[in-house]
Amino acid sequence: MADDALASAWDHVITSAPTPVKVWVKAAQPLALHESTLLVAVPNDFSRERIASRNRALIEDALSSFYGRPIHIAVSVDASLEPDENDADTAEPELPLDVASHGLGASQVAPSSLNGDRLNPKYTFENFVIGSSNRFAHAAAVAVAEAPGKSYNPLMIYGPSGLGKTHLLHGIGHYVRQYFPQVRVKYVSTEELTNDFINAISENRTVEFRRTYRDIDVLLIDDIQFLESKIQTQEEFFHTFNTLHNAQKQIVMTSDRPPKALEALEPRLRSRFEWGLLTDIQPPDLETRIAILRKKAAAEHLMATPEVLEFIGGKIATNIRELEGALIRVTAFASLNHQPVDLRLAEEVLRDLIPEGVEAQITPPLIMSQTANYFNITIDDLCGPARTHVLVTARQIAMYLCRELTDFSLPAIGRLFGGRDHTTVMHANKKIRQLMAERRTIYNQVTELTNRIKQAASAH
Ligand SMILES: Nc1ncnc2c1ncn2[C@@H]1O[C@H](COP(=O)(O)OP(=O)(O)OP(=O)(O)O)[C@@H](O)[C@H]1O
Repeated sequence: MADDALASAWDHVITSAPTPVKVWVKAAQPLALHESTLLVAVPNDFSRERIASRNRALIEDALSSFYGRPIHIAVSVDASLEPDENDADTAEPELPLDVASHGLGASQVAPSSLNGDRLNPKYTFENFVIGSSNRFAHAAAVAVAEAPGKSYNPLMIYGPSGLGKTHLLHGIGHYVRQYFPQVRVKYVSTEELTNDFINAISENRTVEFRRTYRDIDVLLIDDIQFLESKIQTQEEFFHTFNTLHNAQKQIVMTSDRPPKALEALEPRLRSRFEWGLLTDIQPPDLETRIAILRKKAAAEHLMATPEVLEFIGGKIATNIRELEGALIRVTAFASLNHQPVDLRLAEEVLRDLIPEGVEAQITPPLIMSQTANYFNITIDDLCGPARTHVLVTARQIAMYLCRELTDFSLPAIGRLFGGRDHTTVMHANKKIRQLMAERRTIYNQVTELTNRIKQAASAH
């Protein structure tokens, strides 16, 4: 526990810090003053960067003025300081400047968990590996999360599939949710936005639809390119965009292309997308790929030697989702065979990685027909409601392969499988990844089926 003098010194730092910095200082804990060095503990690496690098001068100035002599800080990470997510609703509200200045009182706003459950807990800024290919996009996302509506509005992050756009979008959501609990955040995929709108029209609920999308402080929209062919939703979104933007509410979008290349989008919408900041994400270089694999292996407690990570990183260059998939495949195989994850094993497992040309030929219908064939069932069985053991396994494997081998989003895959919810696809994906490491039959089925799909795709 900090003694009284330390607590007062730290209170002084909190009081003198500008609002976006306050949240970091509050989350840190002064431990002891040793000569001219104050030891400070922070909950995670990300906070350390905020305290030890970005805001060091500001904090040291405040401490020096409190003690009347130069004071430096030494910062260490103590994970036990990590705030408990369940405390978010009861925590004292912390408003970023812009929201405070717009007079959104606590009584007027709902907690920021609006769609909070939709955020993938793994997609945080802490889990995001920064490299030259994504540094700018990451910095822009953090800037927006620290001062929603203030810095870049709208922010659009674009780039090819599997490079971390969704991860950054969720990262913004988590950050705002954690540090500004009363700011209302809504995360939605463009497909859900379109479905919501269509349902609202057919059920005469457009007023409610508008309220849902306009009474918020931060709107996070994934895969905005899917708006291209939806004329009516574009029109509605145009008004939502204007309402939010005029009220200085933050809008963040991801897209697989820059606005200029969204040719079927209404020109007035396209030009609005260019008002704020556009930032692209490129495929990561080898060092970043290896760093991502290392982080992933540590997070999932997967044992793999550095040579194995280098080997996988060298094999897959253009898609991080595939990079992670390869690591899981290799470690699952090793676990099933009670073998160490070494280079020889990695080479064997990844021997027949799918060549990129063939990959483009793999579609969900192809995966579904091959899966049905493999399990001796029909596509109707695969999409239907029956829940026998074989059908559930086949369905989950097919969903997993659609996610692994194609760029289709979770909601799109769910729809193809008889209009199932995206959370069902998410669950299937997780389940099969887990079962592959536990059950040889599942591992073999997935591997054989992948080979069949690959052969069928190359024959096309
Ligand atoms: N820099 C990174 N650090 C750690 N993990 C990353 C990074 N970039 C991407 N990933 C991981 O790669 C996977 C794919 O990322 P994500 O879903 O965000 O891609 P995307 O660009 O949104 O793709 P899509 O357009 O297909 O939706 C996720 O598991 C994500 O956590």
